[in-house]
Amino acid sequence: MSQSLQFFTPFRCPYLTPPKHAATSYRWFRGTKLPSRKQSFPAVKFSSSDLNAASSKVLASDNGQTVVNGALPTDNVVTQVQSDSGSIEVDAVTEAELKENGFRSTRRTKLVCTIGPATCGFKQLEALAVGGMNVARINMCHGTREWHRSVIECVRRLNEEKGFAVAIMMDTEGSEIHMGDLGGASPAKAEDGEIWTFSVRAFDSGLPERTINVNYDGFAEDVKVGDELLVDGGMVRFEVIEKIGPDVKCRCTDPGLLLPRANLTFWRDGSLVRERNAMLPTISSKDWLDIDFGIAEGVDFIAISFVKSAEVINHLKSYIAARSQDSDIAVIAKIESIDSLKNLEEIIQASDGAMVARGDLGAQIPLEQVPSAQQKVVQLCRQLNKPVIVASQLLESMIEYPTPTRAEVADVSEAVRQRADALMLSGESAMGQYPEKALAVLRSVSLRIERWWREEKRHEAMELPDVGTSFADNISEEICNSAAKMANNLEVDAIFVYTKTGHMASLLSRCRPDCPIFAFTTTTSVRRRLNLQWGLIPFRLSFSDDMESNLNKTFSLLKARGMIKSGDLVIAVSDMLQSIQVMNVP
Ligand SMILES: Nc1ncnc2c1ncn2[C@@H]1O[C@H](COP(=O)(O)OP(=O)(O)OP(=O)(O)O)[C@@H](O)[C@H]1O
Ligand SMILES: CC(=O)C(=O)O
Ligand SMILES: [K+]
Ligand SMILES: [Mg+2]
Repeated sequence: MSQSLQFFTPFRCPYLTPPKHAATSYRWFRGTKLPSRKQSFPAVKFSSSDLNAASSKVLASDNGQTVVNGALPTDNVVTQVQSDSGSIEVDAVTEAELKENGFRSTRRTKLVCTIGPATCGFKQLEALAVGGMNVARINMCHGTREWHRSVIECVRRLNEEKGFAVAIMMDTEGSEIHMGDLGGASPAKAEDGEIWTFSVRAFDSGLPERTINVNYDGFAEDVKVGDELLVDGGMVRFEVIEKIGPDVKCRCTDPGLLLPRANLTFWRDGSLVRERNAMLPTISSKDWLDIDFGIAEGVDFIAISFVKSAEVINHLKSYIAARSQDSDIAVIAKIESIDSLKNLEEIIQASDGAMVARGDLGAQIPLEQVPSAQQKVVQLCRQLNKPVIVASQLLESMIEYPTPTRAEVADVSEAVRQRADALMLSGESAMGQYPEKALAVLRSVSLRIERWWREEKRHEAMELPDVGTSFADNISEEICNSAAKMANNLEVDAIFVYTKTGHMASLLSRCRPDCPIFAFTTTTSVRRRLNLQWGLIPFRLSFSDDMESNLNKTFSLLKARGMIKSGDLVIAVSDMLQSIQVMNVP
C-alpha cells in the first residue's frame, strides 16, 4: 500500500516568477499523529483541502498501487521489468553488506584510502575495496604520473571485473614549501643536536650526507638565523644556526623521521612566517599539468591543497568545465592553511566538498585549535550541503602497529559522532604495515558509533538553512527535510531517491536520517561521486519520469537480488516529480 504526496510545480521554468502563495506544504504531516510502523498502513485519500498548497495534490489508492497522473501501471511495465532485470548496478560490497546485516546496519560514514607503495597492487587494492574503501586517493606530491595512471587503471579494472564502485580522488601537491624526495634514499632519522643542511641547490649525483633539498627557491633568502624550522608540522624540529648562500644549516632540537616531501614551515618569535608563502600560487604549474592528467584520466574528485580563497576554486571549476564537456569532476577544497580558515564560508560555498586536512593545518595553527576548526568545518559543510572528509593521523600508530591506540579510536569516534561524510587514511594505507587492518578499524568504529548514537537518539537536530536559490530548489529541500523527518518518525527501512544529478540525494544525506538512503541515478559517474556522501547507497538504474514504473522496476530488481523483501517500509522521493511516497514493498 502506498501513500503519496506530490508537489506540482508548473513554474519550474527559471524565467517564471513563482507565486508566493504556492509554497509547498506538509501540514497534514505536522498536524497528524503518524501511525507507528507496527500498524499496517491504512489506505487514506487526503483531499486537497488537507493541504495548504493550491497546486499540490495527493494521489493514493487502496489496492496497493499508486495512481500517478491518473494512470495505473500497465502490464507492459511488468513485462519491461522482467526483461530489464539485470540492469541495476550497486557496489558488490554494499550488496553483500545489505544482505548480511539488513538495511539499518549498513555503514553510513564513507571511507577514503590514500594509495601508496603499500597498496598499489591489484590484490592490495582489491583487499581495500572488499574492506569498504569508497574512494581511492592518489597524492600527486608523491610518485610519477605513470605510477598514478597504473593505480587508476587497477581501480577501474576492479570496478569493472568485480563490481565495485570505488571513486578516484586526485590530490594536488600545492606550492607550499616542502622537502625534496630524498633522491630515492630511505627516510633518515634526525637525532637531537645533529647539524643538517637544508639547501635549494640542485644536486646531480645524490644528496650529500645530512642534507635535505627544499623545493622553494626563496627559502634561503626568507629564513633568518634563530628561526625555528618545523618538519611535517612539528614531527621534527630544527633551529636555524647559519646561512651560507643557498645552504641553511640547522641544529635538530626535536628528533624524528624525515619523510620524503615533508612539509616545512618556519616560525619567528612564536609566529608562523607566511609573507612569501601567501604569495605562492595555490595551483602551481606542476599542479596544472597534474590537473590535465586528472581530467584526461576522468578522476571523480580533484582535491586542491592549501586553498586560500574561493577564487581559485571558481577558476579551476571553469577550467574543468571548459576542458571536459559534461564533466562530473567534483572539486574538493582542502582546509589546511590559516588563509583557508579566514575565508572558510566562501571557499566551501564555491567547492563541491571540503577536507579537514589536519596534517598541514596543525602545522599552521596551534595543535589545540585543530579540534575546534574540525568541528566548525564539518558543521558548515553540512549546513551548506557539501560533503566533508576528516583526514590525517586518524590511526597514525597503525603505520607501525597492528592495533590503534585508545586515543586514536576516540578521535575516529568523534569524527563519526560529528557526522562527517567521510574519514580518510593517509600514511596508514599508503605506506603503513597494516592498511587493511586500519581500514577495518575505521569500518568497525564507524558502525558501532553510528548505531550507538542512533539507538540513544543522541543526535541533536541541526538547523539546516535553505541552500538553493530558486523556488524549485526550495521545494526540493522541503521535500527532503520532510522525507527524512517522516523516515525517522515512521522508522522506515530506507529512503529511495530517484535523481539524475545527485542533488536530491545529497539533500537527503544532509538530513542524516536514521535509515540508509538508496540513491538511484542514471549515470555511473554520478553514482561514483555519491560514494563520498554520508548514508547514501548509490545505484545505477535507467529510469523514466514515471515514478510508478520506476518503483515497480526497482522493487522487482531489488527483490530478485534479495536486497529487499515484501513488507519493508520505504519512502520514495524523486527530483523529476517532486513527490514523497510512503509504501510497503509489495
Ligand atoms: N604515491 C606515493 N608514493 C610513495 N609514497 C607515498 C605515496 N603516497 C603517499 N606516500 C607516503 O605516505 C605518506 C602519507 O601520505 P599523505 O598522502 O598523507 O602525504 P603527505 O606527504 O603527508 O601530504 P599531504 O599533506 O598532501 O597529505 C607520505 O608522506 C609518503 O611517505
Ligand atoms: C591530507 C593533507 O593534505 C593534510 O592533512 O595535510
Ligand atoms: K597533497
Ligand atoms: Mg596537506
